[in-house]
Amino acid sequence: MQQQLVNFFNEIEQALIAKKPFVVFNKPNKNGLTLYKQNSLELFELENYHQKGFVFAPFSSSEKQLIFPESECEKLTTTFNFEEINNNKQKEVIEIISSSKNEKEYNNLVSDAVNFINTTSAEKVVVSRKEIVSKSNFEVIATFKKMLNNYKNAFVYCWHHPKVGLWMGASPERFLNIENGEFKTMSLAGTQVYVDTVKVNWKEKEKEEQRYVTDFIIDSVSPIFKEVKIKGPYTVKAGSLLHLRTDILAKVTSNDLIEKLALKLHPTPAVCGLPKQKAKDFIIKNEGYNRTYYTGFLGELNIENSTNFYVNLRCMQIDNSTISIYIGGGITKSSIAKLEWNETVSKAEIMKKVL
Ligand SMILES: C=C(O[C@@H]1C=C(C(=O)O)C=C[C@H]1O)C(=O)O
Repeated sequence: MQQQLVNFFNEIEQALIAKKPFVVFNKPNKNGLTLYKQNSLELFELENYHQKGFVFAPFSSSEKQLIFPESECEKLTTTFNFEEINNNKQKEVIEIISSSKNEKEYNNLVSDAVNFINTTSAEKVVVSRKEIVSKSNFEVIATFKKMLNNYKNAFVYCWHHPKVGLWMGASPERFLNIENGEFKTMSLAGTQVYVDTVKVNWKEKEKEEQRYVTDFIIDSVSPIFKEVKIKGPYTVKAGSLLHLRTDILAKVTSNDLIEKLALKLHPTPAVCGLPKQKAKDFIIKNEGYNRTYYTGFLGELNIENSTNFYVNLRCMQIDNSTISIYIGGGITKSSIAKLEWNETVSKAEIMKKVL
């Protein structure tokens, strides 16, 4: 490993030992790591979207929107080759300790969601669960390296604040990108297991649940932009899964759009549902656990004139040897409970592969 990279990982190690706030990440299809190490232990709340730094925002307002302000951080970057960080860490057998809902309870949650859709004007609701697994001697850096290697086209991150906890993830989903006068987001929904090819057929249920997301995004951003362009839907691979994706783009003429866009879009029907508030109320009332930062968003705000947020998906929260894995899926009137459960099992597998 090059000396620069050794030093970079030492910096992360030091931050972990000293229990300091930090975030380290690699953007999709890149091989450049960025580390923000906050100088103090203070927990900074995001005050407005003119600030500069790394944002960590929750699903709902039960938690605070946080920022590591650029001015309070030491920032380091490095490039790397994937071979250099391939530490051949062996997959270990992981024991599931509990799930916020077991299979039967999750199937009931899906049935309740289908009933909710059938008896109200709701079109979609995304339900989820939290699975807790145990692993003695959890190694943060080795796991992070494995995540980088396994999920090259994801936003791979490790975020820590002693007052909040340690989160890691490999998100396949862009939330909001403003860069070089262009706005970009995506509608990502519909899931199937990858078997050898990305040339697959999608059932009407998946096409419909993804279309809801695309339509919601277009409706939300159309009043803001002169022209909105779309590309897709097309199939993308995320680890061992496939999703349907549509890219949504527009030219940006004002500098003052980030807050407006974030408020309008978050949480999108990819992770919440439609209509937004009804689905959110259903989730908070029925899921039976608090999502906190899962299905929130995270990323750089106003750094080098660009903002790059991702949805906090395929993520886990680590508390010593206890690892909480967060997984969910979109429910429509055509959902079949057993298949929805299987989808969460496949999504959990992706995270367990790096443990
Ligand atoms: C909610 C999650 O994923 C979201 C739901 C998807 C689906 O329902 O098919 C697909 C991608 C994500 O937008 C998750 O992975 O936990």
